[in-house]
Amino acid sequence: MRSARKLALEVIYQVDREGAYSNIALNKVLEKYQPEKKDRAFITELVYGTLKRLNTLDWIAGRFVSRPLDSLTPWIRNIIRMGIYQIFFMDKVPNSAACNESVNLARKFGHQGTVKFVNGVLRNVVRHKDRLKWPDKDAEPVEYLSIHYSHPTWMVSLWLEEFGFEETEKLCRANNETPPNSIRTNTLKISRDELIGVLAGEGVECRKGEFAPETINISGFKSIASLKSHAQGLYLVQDESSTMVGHIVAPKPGSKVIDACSAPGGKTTHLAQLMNNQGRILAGDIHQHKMGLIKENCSRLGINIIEPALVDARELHKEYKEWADFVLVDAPCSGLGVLRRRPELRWRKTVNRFNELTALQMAILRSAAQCVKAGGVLVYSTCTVNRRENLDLVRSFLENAPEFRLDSLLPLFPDTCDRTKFPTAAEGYIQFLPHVHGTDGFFAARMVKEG
Ligand SMILES: C[S@@+](CC[C@H](N)C(=O)[O-])C[C@H]1O[C@@H](n2cnc3c(N)ncnc32)[C@H](O)[C@@H]1O
Repeated sequence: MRSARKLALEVIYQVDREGAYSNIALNKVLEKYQPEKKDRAFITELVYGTLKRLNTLDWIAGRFVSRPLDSLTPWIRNIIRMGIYQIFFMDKVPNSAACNESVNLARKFGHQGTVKFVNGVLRNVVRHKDRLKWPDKDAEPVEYLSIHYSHPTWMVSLWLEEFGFEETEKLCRANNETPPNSIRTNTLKISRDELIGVLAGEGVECRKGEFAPETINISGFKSIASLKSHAQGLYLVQDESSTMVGHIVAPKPGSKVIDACSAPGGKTTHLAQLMNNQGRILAGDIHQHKMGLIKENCSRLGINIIEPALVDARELHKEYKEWADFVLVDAPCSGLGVLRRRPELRWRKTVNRFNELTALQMAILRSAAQCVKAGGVLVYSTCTVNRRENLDLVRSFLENAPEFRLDSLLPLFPDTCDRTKFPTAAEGYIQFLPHVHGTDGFFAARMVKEG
């Protein structure tokens, strides 16, 4: 069996150098080597923590390494990052173990010179750990938030403008927390209470969600895919904020629905549940390889009213003009609401793509809007926290579409939902925020077309 740190290093290397997704790379390694439960938890924390905290770790390393970190081999650079992560963020790891084990790795992935180098750097870090001069909160708020909470400076600046300092600090802090594993009960097959009983029988711990009446937050299992209840189609993995979108669309049995950007089918299968599997749902997406994902989810969940369609949503109006009672545009977006779930994501985003992205979102929304019947409903949603892609985009759309108006969400909220947590719901839109709702960051607006 390879050491836990070596496995963690291999995953981090793949993400850093080969552009792998951390969750996929990590799962492969865990499946292959089957480490014990304690080691699994250690490897997971070390991988996700190191990838999330990249700029902070590099900033700390930069105080102790005179040459650019880029001049080190990727192996040595990541050994140093992992070592610093253990020293600063893993309380249970003694500093001596963090240093010694990193030196052992350097021996495997470097030579005598790099062994001495890693040893020197990490022992220096330990010696000066409590005397580091961090960026000052008042003098350099952007750098302070960026280094303290490990976010790119452009993201911090974007949120400072939208939310101010205190709120941005809370948001950045929440983005570093471990998110719950949320599932949506497949109410076509089972009730939430019954599902909790089934899951308990499989040794899974369950806590009911706070907002959506189908959500359960689960823990204490090895992998969801290995549970019999999953194969039986009793639920689908979905964050609670995303599940609320279905309730905001609120289609009826027998409705005609278009889900313009539907793969892999999270929301579209929820819409089918809310329609009691009666009516028609056209589930579009532009990517051929994602059609299979929608079909798989439908078949596992026992849904047969969804018609997957390979289509560019910017062209929808050409074929489906005024066809649908309900249209959902769950738009491609910057994904800044799901940073908790994808540790490396924050470093892969760039501010440069925003113009291109908002142009695409607007083109999809305009085309999809033309497919709504008189008196019908149009919902726009994203999994991001960025006003330009959310409220600004909806307002700008409405300026040129006077036949649509925002519609209060309050009558659609399940009784269990604490309405005080959604101060803008009466105005027709909501923004979920990780630090306020404990969910992913998610935006949704509901518009109705005059009848
Ligand atoms: C946020 S994801 C949708 C998630 C999905 N609604 C769910 O709940 O599972 C956005 C989707 O838009 C698709 N997409 C991107 N550009 C598109 C376009 N021009 N037309 C249709 N779909 C597009 C992407 O392939 C992606 O699957």
